Amino acid sequence: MRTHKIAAIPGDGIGTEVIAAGLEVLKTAAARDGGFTLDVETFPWGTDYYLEHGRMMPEDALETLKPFDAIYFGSAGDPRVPDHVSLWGLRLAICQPFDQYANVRPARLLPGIEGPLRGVTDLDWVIVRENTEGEYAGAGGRVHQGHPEEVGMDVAVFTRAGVERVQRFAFELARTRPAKHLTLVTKSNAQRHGMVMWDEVFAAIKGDYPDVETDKVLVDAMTTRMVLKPETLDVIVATNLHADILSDLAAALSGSLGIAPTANLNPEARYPSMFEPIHGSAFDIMGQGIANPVGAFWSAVMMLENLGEARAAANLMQAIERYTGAGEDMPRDLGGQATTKQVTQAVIARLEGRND
Ligand SMILES: NC(=O)c1ccc[n+]([C@@H]2O[C@H](COP(=O)([O-])OP(=O)(O)OC[C@H]3O[C@@H](n4cnc5c(N)ncnc54)[C@H](O)[C@@H]3O)[C@@H](O)[C@H]2O)c1
Ligand SMILES: O=C(O)C[C@@H](O)C(=O)O
Ligand SMILES: [K+]
Ligand SMILES: [Mn+2]
Repeated sequence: MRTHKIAAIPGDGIGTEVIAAGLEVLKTAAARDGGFTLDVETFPWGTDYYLEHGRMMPEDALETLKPFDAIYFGSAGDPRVPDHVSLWGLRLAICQPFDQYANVRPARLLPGIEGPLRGVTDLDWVIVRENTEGEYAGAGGRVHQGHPEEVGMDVAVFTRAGVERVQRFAFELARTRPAKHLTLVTKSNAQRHGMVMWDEVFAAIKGDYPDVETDKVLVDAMTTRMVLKPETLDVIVATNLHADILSDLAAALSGSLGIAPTANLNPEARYPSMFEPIHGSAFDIMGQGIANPVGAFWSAVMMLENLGEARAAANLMQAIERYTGAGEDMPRDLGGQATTKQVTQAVIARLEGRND
């Protein structure tokens, strides 16, 4: 029997609610499969931990996490602490040192879910977000704080090596999909240094992937293309910040932020990869038991794929799609009244082969 060691970090807000639901679903998925077990350890890191210890996670957290096969993450962010403190102290404090440079964000219209775009039934994208550089490199600072001459800087840092590896990852991913199409998104008209380097690297390597069709779009125009011509997009590669923004839009266009999954991958597997819904703590609904757990479930699918459990991953995705396609009550973000618990039970029932 194969065993996979999973570190669960539910974090803050609805992160705790959807990860609890996701762990229940994963337990059922493993039992149903019969070929593996998940050895899950849950770490109570996040804002409560911060308020007690002055840091979002312990000093030796990375050493603790390193031996795990995967990390299953909820969200970092709580109204009691500034957002930049929680994000940099937890999510980014794991993604960056574990070199999870490829952030894969699929967006697809699931069965039974109607997106907001009139007449659009065909929306199937994967956004590849560069996950270590750009405005997230951590370069910058503030001087003369509180004075009229104060300066605040977040410097976008791009390295040729960092750009090339994520673009090659996106090409390889595009290759595996039927449309074999990759769109490069930059802003190389206004940002004339790093973004121009992104364009140049893309032009230099695309010849290595003659089977992949490519095009490029400026990020502002990309927003309209996503809305007006969604069928012309397949795989999309963009910077850390641009892809962060575009992926929330993609999630909304595929129904709701509550269903969108992501994998923070260290493709070489030198460090554990991390799987999380793309949404955050959802201050407006936390503690009410109404968060949509589908993003956390779909992220669990991506985690099972990464662990080599393709059959269990496919079964879980099918269970999710059977639920969304069944015309049952949906969670509130999709226009229904179903609670997190009800959605979880509905997906578990499909996994167990009931309610087909
Ligand atoms: N990866 C992360 O850890 C991560 C991601 C995004 C935001 N955050 C943090 O979360 C906090 C809140 O951020 P925000 O408001 O910009 O974004 P958010 O994703 O938390 O919420 C945006 C909106 O989407 C809704 N929503 C999100 N997920 C949902 C779900 N599963 N079911 C139903 N509705 C859902 C929320 O109710 C809210 O109206 C901030 O502290 C932010 O830094 C963390
Ligand atoms: O940008 C971030 O890292 C936080 C959040 O918006 C996310 O998408 O993970
Ligand atoms: K998240
Ligand atoms: Mn985001």
